[in-house]
Amino acid sequence: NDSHAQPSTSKVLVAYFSRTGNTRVIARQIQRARNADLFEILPVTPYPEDYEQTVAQSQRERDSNFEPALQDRVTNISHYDTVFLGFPIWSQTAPPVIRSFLSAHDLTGKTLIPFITHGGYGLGNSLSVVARHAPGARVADKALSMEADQERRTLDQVTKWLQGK
Ligand SMILES: Cc1cc2nc3c(=O)[nH]c(=O)nc-3n(C[C@H](O)[C@H](O)[C@H](O)COP(=O)(O)O)c2cc1C
Repeated sequence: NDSHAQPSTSKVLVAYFSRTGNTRVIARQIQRARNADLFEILPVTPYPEDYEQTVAQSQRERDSNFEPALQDRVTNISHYDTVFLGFPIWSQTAPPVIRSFLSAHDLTGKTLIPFITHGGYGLGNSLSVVARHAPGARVADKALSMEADQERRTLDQVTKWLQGK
């Protein structure tokens, strides 16, 4: 179960949020390469199954600065010196749960290394949102930024195929 970092001697934590798995693949690769602990960031209330509803909700929550409640927190956050933080770009910024995660954990003195996937439109203001919500952390200047599959494009292609086009 990814949602609990198991007690271990690793000083490196990989915390991530992922809806369709693109960011999860990267999280697991970092975990293996750094022998790190893995923590999946999950909201108490899951986002809708429907893509368009999720987009609309993410925009509302961005505009109102809403921080959704988290299912779990990292219990021993003080133990880690380095936190890799992974997320997809949602509505040109970091998903609302990423702000919740940063607000819920004191990362003072830690190195914070973002890894971010997007559907082709880049990082938006996500890095400044991360920096603002982790005031005591040293945010690494070289975040990983990767273009990855977009759910919308996949859905559109499948719909066209089903319609025989
Ligand atoms: C609600 C929502 C909003 C999105 N907004 C953007 C966006 O503003 N810009 C962008 O490039 N991609 C956007 N995407 C695409 C994702 O960032 C991209 O597919 C990402 O790799 C998904 O990662 P995941 O599989 O870890 O969830 C959005 C996806 C979702 C579900």
